[in-house]
Amino acid sequence: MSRFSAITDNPHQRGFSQKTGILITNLGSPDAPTTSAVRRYLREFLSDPRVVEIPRLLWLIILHGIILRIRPAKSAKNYQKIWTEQGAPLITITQAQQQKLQQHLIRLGHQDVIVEMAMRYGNPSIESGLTKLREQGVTKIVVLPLYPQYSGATTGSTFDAVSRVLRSWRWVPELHFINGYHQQPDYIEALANSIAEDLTANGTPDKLVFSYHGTPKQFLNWGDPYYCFCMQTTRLVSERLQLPEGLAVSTFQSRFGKAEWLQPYTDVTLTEFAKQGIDNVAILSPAFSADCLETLEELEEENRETFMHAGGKHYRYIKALNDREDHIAALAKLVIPYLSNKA
Ligand SMILES: C=CC1=C(C)c2cc3[nH]c(cc4nc(cc5[nH]c(cc1n2)c(C)c5CCC(=O)O)C(CCC(=O)O)=C4C)c(C)c3C=C
Ligand SMILES: [Fe+2]
Ligand SMILES: [Fe+2]
Repeated sequence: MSRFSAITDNPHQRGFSQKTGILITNLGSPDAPTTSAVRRYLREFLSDPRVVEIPRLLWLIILHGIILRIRPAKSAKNYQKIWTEQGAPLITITQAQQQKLQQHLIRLGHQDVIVEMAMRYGNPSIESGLTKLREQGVTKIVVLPLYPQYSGATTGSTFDAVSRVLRSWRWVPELHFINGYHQQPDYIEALANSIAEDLTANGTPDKLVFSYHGTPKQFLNWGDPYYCFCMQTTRLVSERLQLPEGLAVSTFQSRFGKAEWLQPYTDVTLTEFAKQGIDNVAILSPAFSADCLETLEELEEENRETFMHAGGKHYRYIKALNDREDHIAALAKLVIPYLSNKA
């Protein structure tokens, strides 16, 4: 038995295959909104050294001794609030993105392209996604993590997972890894469209808050470009929409643990706004390509409550780009350069 895996039927015929596989990925959700499933998911997620970079032994003691005993029950309650009949929103929306991207590429004449989806933590795993592509005979794979703004914690970690799988394959495919698209014109356009639709329907708020998922501040000091890429996305969308000076602000949400995270914090900013009489805000989260726990529970519910409680009057959440046509078209533009066959 060899340590390297392969599909053994017709390997020579596969050598002439023109099929390209596209693997879109996102972070992942637990299999169920229960304490035990959330504990399993958080164990995998929070054991990733790309996500938590404190000395290993110390972290494992904290993780297993404290966090995995307390957080799963609390998180499971939050997941129950957003769970649908089809399952976790992040997974079902990514499935819709997969299907729509597949159809979009076929409409553009790319008949030999197969789109699959996978999650970095939980299911369907990166390994299952890559294996599905291999079983369908692809010899070239484009990996597109759906994180517009690169961070080592997300995109970097996805690269680790992909390479861990591929290093066990006998026949490593031609591989393209798209490491971000925070400034891609079509992504900026899709964000601008979704904001413009909201402003037309609901009027201009006092503040338009671009709330990005945070990271520990140390990651920035250590060279992670995520913070700068978030700022760039906000600037490009503001320029595209010609927003009045001072309307757009960038903030960071989803703090975890005691260390300092990227600032300004979303919840603190919303409280300050309300106290200053800035009582009409619209909020969006451009780092999430699909609605998930962090938007549906934290932004739509928790932060709304924070703002209203502090005296705010009007709070509205602008949905993630999800499976909007202009979003799917932007994703297609990202992969198309890699679809042409070798001469
Ligand atoms: C502990 C450190 C964390 C870092 C660093 C981090 C970075 C980061 N995460 C996303 C995207 C998502 N995170 C989501 C959930 C989530 N994130 C953390 C922690 C860190 N994230 C936790 C513990 C959780 C789980 C939920 C909870 O217990 O509160 C999600 C949603 C998942 C879902 O099922 O809906 C996404 C998406 C980005 C983009 C990012 C840094 C750039
Ligand atoms: Fe996160
Ligand atoms: Fe959160």
